[in-house]
Amino acid sequence: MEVDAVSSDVSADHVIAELLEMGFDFDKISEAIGVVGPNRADVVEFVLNGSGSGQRKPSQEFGRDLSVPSNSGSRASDRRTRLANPRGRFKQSSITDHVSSTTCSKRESRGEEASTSYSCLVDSVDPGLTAAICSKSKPESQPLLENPRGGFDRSNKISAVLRKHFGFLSVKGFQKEALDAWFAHKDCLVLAATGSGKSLCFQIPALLTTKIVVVISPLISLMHDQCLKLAKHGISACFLGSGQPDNRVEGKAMAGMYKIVYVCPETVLRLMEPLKKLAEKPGIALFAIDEVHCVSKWGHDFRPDYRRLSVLRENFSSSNLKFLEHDIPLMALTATATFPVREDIVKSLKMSEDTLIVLTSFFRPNLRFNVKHSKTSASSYGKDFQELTEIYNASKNFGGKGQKILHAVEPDSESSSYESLDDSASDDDYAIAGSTNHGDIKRRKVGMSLVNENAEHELDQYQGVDDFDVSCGEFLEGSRPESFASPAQSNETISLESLDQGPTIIYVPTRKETVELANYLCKSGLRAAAYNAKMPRSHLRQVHEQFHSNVLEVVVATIAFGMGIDKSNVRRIIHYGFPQSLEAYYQEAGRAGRDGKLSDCTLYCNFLRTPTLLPNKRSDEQTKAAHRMLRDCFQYALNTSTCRAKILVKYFGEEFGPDGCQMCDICINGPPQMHDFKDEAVVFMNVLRAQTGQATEDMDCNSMSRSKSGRRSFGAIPDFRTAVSYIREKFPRFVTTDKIWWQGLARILEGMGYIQEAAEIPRVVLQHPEPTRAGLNFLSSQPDEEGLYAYPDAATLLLMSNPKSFSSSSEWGRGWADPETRRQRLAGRKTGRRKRKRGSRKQPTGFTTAKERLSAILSKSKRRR
Ligand SMILES: Nc1ncnc2c1ncn2[C@@H]1O[C@H](COP(=O)(O)OP(=O)(O)OP(=O)(O)O)[C@@H](O)[C@H]1O
Ligand SMILES: [Mg+2]
Repeated sequence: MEVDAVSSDVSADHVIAELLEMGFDFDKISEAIGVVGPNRADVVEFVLNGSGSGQRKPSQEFGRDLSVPSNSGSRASDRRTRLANPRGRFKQSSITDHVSSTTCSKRESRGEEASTSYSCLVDSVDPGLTAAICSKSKPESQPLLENPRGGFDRSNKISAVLRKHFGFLSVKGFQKEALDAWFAHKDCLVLAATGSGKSLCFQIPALLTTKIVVVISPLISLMHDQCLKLAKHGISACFLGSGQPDNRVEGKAMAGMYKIVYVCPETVLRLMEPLKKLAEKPGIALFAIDEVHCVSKWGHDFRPDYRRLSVLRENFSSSNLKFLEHDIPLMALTATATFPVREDIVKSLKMSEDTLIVLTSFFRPNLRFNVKHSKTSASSYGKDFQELTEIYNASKNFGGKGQKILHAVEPDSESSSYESLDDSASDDDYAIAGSTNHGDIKRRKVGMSLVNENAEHELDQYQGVDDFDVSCGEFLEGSRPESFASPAQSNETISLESLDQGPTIIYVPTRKETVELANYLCKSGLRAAAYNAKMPRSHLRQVHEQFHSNVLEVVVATIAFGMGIDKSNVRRIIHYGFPQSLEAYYQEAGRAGRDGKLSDCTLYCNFLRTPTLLPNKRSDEQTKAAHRMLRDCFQYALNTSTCRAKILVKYFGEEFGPDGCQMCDICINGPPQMHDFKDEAVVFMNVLRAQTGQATEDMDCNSMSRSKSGRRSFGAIPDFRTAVSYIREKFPRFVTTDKIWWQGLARILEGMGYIQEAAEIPRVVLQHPEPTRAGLNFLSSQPDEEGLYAYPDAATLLLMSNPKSFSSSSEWGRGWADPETRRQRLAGRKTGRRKRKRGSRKQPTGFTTAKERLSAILSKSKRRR
């Protein structure tokens, strides 16, 4: 018996593989095998003639011929063709009209008219009828997973749909785990590297059942890209943004017309009741919450509406909806969630207690991380982007085709006004400045002014879900909206496909910089475009389009162009200026090398300038988190001794092992020579100790400066600036040292656990460092002969190699002068009016008394040495 069962499975496998190859639908093949057995001819007969239970023709059901007879079918497709905009633009708020009719013809040629007719005809029938068609014309078969008649095991089913729709041979380990959780009706949190293939975890279930998968996604651009890909893979999908709803698409989605429905969180909340109906018939297989780190306030991209998605668990449980056998599983996915964020996700979404956490390595072995010092201002563009412009321009010189585009854009051409343009998408309102030929002059002008008018010298922030000028759209199997036609087919555009280098994304912190740098690159002959959230939606959509179709060489963007972008051949990600967090950095770096090929992720930043840009609107809590995140970025950049990839994955809680990636600048160049910091450390920590009022070495420095209530008593907070100033005044050998040097030392001592930040809200650099118990022990027990060796950080190294240039008053900061000037000023304060005026001011906190204590400590310490 067992042998029979096995051989029957094998032959069934064989038949299913053969028929899939022939283009038959997996659901139908398996149903047919369940009824007539694994005989190829019988199965084909069953599928084609529809003699089984699931093959009722819609026309027979409704007394109306809906089975794509030649006339009505062509009318439907004609109608769609007419609706399609000949220029390939989306209509405002809906892209339904741009769906091509290829589905019908493709399916017809396979002899599948009857079974697929509803998808060809839905445009031509009223919503009520489409709902009826949807629920009655589709085979009444149970989801395959619940119907073991076919005799296939799970992995065979998965392999079959994977091969058929995506062309992949097998699922990855973590994808299988996520699918297993779904099979078991369990909630699941998938944490896997960028580009690892998380989308497949929720796309495959849609192909294994007759139920619908609902995906919650944070941006229209993201939903749009995914729908487009699914359509190409023969899977119908639609997206529903938060803008003006298109009742037609929404109605069809809620009637179960698309296998996968992408929705933004706001819309999910609005559609609760229709979703409940959908859950009843044809059923919801899964709620997938993509980019789920957006749920968490501690994440780098908090979206308040994501937090309200707990309604999914509350509403779609079997206790709430009696027709459900199991709770509809939640599958939450992200590539960038730290431990606290993960906890927050599970809690805020009210995921079940037995939620399966699918965790894979965050490591991206083909990404080569580098950090370079730069002023990151317009004056450094020439130096920093020379190599990039050479790479692209060289290939144009060789490629012939591209030579045409080596036009610099004259600054004068930035004259026309965007105001004068129609806000709807048009070919003219988009410019890749520096583009192809004389006919493009108008486009260049418009584009330059367009970007300038949208330039703001502030951080880009979340502007809402709708980053495109369309708010919903449908994509039927095999459809290809005209506006996304390959540029190679167009006379106006040039494809980069012949180039072996893929495109580059440059991330800059502010909107203004997107424009400035894009303009600079255009003038250097590159096809570049700016992208930030304040630009017109039509422009943003077209940048996406041109980027995906290899027309653009470089996109200069803020964080608005990040999450989920899946273009396989991005070869370089450049961050020009500090990102706001390492999560954001890793998320954006993850756009590179999704084809598995070596790609560069380079961070250019000013080692000597503390990153300060923070989001405008924020609570105290968010300020604290923002400073902490910036601090992590700063330390990542200044690191000189630990593999970059190791730091990054460790940030997400992953241990990397002893070896580094062997590719990053640190692994390649090795760490710098260690330096003995003992002399400076002793002086610095003694000053700090004196500032805290610590007179004797055996007292607990951490608690002494707090009152009984636990708050710090006034005047006892140590202060970094005061300490450095004091050292420079009292120790001639340190008179020319820069505060940046002392900041470097403070970081080293903090890393060793000898000092800690005393302020309630820590800033990016230490403001109020106080010695810890370990630090005090170090001060009291250090033997003379032992040094305090450590790797200097990148800022310290820079100062060591160029000791004088950074002691200027400008580098020293507002209100501070270089050491000599300051000395003279202080001396001047002892006499005259100025002295009297200043004398009436309060002395710096804790300084006067600390000064006396300090003298005593220092002279004691000198005597001991
Ligand atoms: N089993 C597989 N075999 C081969 N390639 C796969 C497999 N699964 C997914 N891929 C490919 O991996 C690429 C990245 O997939 P996807 O966009 O789902 O990544 P992601 O994990 O969601 O990344 P991100 O976190 O950046 O959104 C896709 O182009 C997809 O085709
Ligand atoms: Mg993704």
